[in-house]
Amino acid sequence: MNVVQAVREVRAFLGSDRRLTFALVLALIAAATSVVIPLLLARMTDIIFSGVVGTKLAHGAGDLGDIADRLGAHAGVGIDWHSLWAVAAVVGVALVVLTSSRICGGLLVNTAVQRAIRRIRERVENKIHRLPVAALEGRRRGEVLNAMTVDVDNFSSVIGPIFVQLPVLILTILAVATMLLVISPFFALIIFATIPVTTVLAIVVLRLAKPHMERQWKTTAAITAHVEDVYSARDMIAAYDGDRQTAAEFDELNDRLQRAGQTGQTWSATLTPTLTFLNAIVFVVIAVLGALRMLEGAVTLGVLQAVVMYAQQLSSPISELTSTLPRLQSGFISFGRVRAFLGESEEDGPAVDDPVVASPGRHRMPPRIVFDDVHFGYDDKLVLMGVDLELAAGRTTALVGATGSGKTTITSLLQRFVEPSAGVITIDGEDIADMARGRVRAQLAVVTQDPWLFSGTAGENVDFGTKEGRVPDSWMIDLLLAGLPNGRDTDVSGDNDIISAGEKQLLTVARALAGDPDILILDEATSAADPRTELVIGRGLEALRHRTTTLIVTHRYSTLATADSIAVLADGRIIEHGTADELLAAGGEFARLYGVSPPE
Ligand SMILES: Nc1ncnc2c1ncn2[C@@H]1O[C@H](COP(=O)(O)OP(=O)(O)OP(=O)(O)O)[C@@H](O)[C@H]1O
Repeated sequence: MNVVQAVREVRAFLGSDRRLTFALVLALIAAATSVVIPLLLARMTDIIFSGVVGTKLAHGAGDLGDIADRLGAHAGVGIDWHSLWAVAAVVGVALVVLTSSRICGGLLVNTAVQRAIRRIRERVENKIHRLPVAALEGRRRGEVLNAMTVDVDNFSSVIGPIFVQLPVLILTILAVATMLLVISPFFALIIFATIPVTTVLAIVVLRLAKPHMERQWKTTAAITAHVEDVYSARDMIAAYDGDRQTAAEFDELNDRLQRAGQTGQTWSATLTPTLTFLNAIVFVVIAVLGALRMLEGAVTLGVLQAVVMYAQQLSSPISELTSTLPRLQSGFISFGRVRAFLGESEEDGPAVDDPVVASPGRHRMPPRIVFDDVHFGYDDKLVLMGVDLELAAGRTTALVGATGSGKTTITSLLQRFVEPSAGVITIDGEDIADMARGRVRAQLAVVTQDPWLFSGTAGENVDFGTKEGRVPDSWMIDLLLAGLPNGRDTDVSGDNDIISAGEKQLLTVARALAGDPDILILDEATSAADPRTELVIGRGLEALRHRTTTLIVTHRYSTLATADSIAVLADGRIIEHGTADELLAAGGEFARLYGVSPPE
């Protein structure tokens, strides 16, 4: 991506902000003023020089008098105070304009940049909610975290330079170059001689630094992901004495990051000192040739002073430009990463900004759910090959099957985390593929085998499950929460296991019940609970029974025995369906799994 194309893409990505336009105008005013000031100062120097020399010069001072005359000093003519004060006043105004436009421009850029960063973070956050759940499954959390923080920060650090500094630097260079050509083409050409060298140097350095910068940001993301992985699996790593292995992985990444950063920075760091060296040579040449040409009367002292000031004004934006370019390059790499993340395909809802789905309230009927010849596979691996399953309204259906047979996949399909490759799933006769995802999920509450809790109290975690317009049976929730050490006030942490796995399950069941759902999915929801806790959970669910259509995924005989019917999944299909007694009597797959002695 070249710089111009990248700048265009960033502009299109961020849209317009009037603050940045104002800041650009102010920066241009400041640049124009700073270009005029050396001319004014040159005029002041010439007035003072000619006045002082003219006063002291005797008439007929020979060659020296001729030189002084060509430099504007006339024997007997003193300082033109009127002109001097007039020019000094203009210089004063120019300095005030310069300073105030720089201050106001800086403030505007800062506000605009902070707002732009905020908007980008919002887009990344919204994106996370719009990504298909299945797409997040294979992703390392740390990499998403990195896109949200490091890449956004790095990209945002170049927004100001792109929109304001870069155009101002380029225009300043052009304006100063024009001024130099106007006041002294001779010195202008000497100064311009360095520009091809600078340009070639900058291009070479940027090319050499680019792959290292790309590696630097990629490795930064990998390090964030590594730290996240290690942090969340801290206990497992300690239990398996895996610290050495994870430390070695970290060292390897850290080395790679250091090498990439070091090499990239080394190339960038050579640029500015080389340019300073070139400028120093130019200043020596100007000083020597300037003095000679002044003695010849070819330039005035004021013009020479202006040339030196312009040479300075030209060299500082050029070195600023060359030091900005590697920064821009690095920012563009992060921009590419953020944009790639934001460009990933989304689900067609729901998102945080989707309208809230209205609830039918208490006067509702539990729905009838039908899976009709549903096929599904992950990539090339077929998991479901024609599932026909009915979840009767207001009834509890247990789904059993061997490990990896596709039970959780069936619950994912019902939640529209993934879509069937063939067949339909209906809720009360309506194909869920035609319903907004928000509408499907608003009816559901799910308890998975891997409970998710956020840091806070048990009560706050339960309240998270409430749905608008639904009034759950609070006695039931209180009953479940009574099983926790401090009831509703029990501290819960999202990262650390400060409550037991069984207590977590109690809590997530209570959260599901808090939504008073039409459809309840319990996927191994009681796998960690002891028989007494399972009984408590069972009582809680009993209250929901006839208001809710429930799907229980379980291997436990005691849990599935409480269901109204049992469906057996094998080879991608439902091969048996009936009550526990019927299935045992039929002597099929279910009887084979549980018939001999119920696994308790
Ligand atoms: N995101 C995924 N990508 C690829 N394959 C997957 C994915 N999720 C599940 N699978 C595979 O699909 C198959 C069915 O998985 P699923 O989790 O539905 O089984 P399950 O019956 O719920 O198993 P268990 O009883 O162990 O919970 C498994 O072989 C699993 O490895």
